Amino acid sequence: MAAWRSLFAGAVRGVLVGRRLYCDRAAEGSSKKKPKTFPKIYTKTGDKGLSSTFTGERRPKDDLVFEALGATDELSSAIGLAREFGIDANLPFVAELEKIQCMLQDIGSNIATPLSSARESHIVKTTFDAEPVQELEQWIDKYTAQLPPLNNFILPSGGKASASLHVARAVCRRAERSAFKIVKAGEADANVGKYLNRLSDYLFTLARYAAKAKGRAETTYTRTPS
Ligand SMILES: Nc1ncnc2c1ncn2[C@@H]1O[C@H](COP(=O)(O)OP(=O)(O)OP(=O)(O)O)[C@@H](O)[C@H]1O
Repeated sequence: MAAWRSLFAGAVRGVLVGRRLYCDRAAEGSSKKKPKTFPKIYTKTGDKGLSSTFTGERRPKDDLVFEALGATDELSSAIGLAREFGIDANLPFVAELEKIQCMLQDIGSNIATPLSSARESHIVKTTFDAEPVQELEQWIDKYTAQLPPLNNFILPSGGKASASLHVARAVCRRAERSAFKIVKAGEADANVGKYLNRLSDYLFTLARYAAKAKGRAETTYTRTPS
């Protein structure tokens, strides 16, 4: 189970926690008091540098699958920080960022399920389809319509919410590079690559929107005279 704690996690952990609560309540009600146990986060199964895919393969931790999983995890963390700045600044896109973090969880599931070793039962649970890509495009268009045209390179700036969205955008591009290797090998859905490609455009647009919404200037590139 530890293998999936960070990816399929939501569901798996929910089930386990639910069962644990049930067991604890049952124990409370019974006359015999059982010592309380709790599931440990560490199994030590990864200590030798191997870990598991969702299909049950054991692969080295420097495998492209884990590289891409790690990159999407970093991306979700960066977006989480931007979302917190968005909450502090009372910006209207917080729910979108939360939905995107859930999508990244689904992307992780798809990446962790190499198609070459996936059974039909794995595929139905982890397919990543095209609808989320279209939703991102709608969001991009909505914010773009509220922004002045871009005439210069923008340097990451524009207040904490904006600058943190630029960090997330750059991390997103790394995640895209990692995921693309797996998509190219036919091991993950092409929509995963498309989503990450569109997501960096969304984060760029949102960074600009956040700066404008808070009345913060975006620093633009100026060539240093030689
Ligand atoms: N360093 C890593 N970077 C990205 N993904 C990883 C990494 N290590 C493991 N994973 C993936 O995340 C899942 C959960 O990680 P976890 O830490 O439970 O794995 P583990 O290292 O194999 O086990 P343990 O930490 O209990 O020794 C793994 O099954 C694997 O798919």
